[in-house]
Amino acid sequence: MSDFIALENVEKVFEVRRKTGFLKRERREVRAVDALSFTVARGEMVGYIGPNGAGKSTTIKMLTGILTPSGGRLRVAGIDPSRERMRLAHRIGVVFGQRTTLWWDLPLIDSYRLAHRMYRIPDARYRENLDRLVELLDLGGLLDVPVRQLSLGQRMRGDIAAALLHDPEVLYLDEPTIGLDVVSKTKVRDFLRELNTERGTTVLLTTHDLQDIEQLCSRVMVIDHGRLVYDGTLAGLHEAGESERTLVVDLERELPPVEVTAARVVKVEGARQWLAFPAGQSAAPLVADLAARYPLLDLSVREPDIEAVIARMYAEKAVS
Ligand SMILES: Nc1ncnc2c1ncn2[C@@H]1O[C@H](COP(=O)(O)OP(=O)(O)OP(=O)(O)O)[C@@H](O)[C@H]1O
Repeated sequence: MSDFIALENVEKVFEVRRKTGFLKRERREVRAVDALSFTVARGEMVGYIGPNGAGKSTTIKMLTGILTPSGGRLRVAGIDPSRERMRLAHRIGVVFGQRTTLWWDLPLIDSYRLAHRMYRIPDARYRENLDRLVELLDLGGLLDVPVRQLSLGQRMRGDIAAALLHDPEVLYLDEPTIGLDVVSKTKVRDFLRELNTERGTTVLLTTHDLQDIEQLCSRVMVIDHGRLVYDGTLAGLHEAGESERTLVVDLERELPPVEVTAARVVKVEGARQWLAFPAGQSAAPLVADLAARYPLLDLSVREPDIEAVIARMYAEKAVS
């Protein structure tokens, strides 16, 4: 079966009651997911992005069986998640960046021992998986440390290991690099890449960090107002949104806006200038041009954020 995850016209409607007066309440429907259809093949690594409130978490919750769809058809590994949640749990792993599934006051290893029993992982396989994950995620010195004493990056690596001890075929990751420093982000990304290529684990990744997607996913799906608005490559998304990167330039002294062909100055503050250029274009020729003609002290490149890319995508649609 090539479609490992399959959604067909999936909907999720929440009914919310709002107090509108002393005794009056108003009922309102929130369509969190609306006629959503997509498939993910076994072994794919897909970015699932969208602005706040777009319906990403609701989708993930339906894929794990925590929420039941209001309509449509949804299958993961041939299983209807909300009907057979426990059977599915043995085949999926979930990591929420903002929450931990680890036992806060206990040493890290105790959460793993619990997973060992909960998922009834055969002893030999548990040992083998634990050794491999401890090595790859650099958890060696941390197993006896209570979770509450771990740094955010260490805790995240601990959470990822916990989600993988039972060898799930698919891993859902919700903001796995949120709040992490550059070194920790790199560790997590390197590990996920290896997991996907070496073990063929299917990965669905929700993130606000475009670099997560850039470095890990060949395919990206964008959801907005519960609907799929884009499904394709990241380069295609940049094109659709005509997104721009920003080169921040520190000059030796205050100067009028610099004049270069490959970019336009969008802001000047003292000796610092901000230059926007197309995201699909290399910064190298631009930097060379600037360095040849202006007294530079420092440079840095800022990536567009997901919200900006999506906003521009809509602006394009509105004028076309
Ligand atoms: N249990 C609930 N009851 C009522 N409304 C809900 C519930 N859960 C989510 N919603 C609403 O459904 C919509 C989609 O929410 P969801 O959490 O799926 O978005 P998201 O894309 O994950 O956003 P974020 O990036 O902020 O986490 C929002 O309007 C949200 O307020």
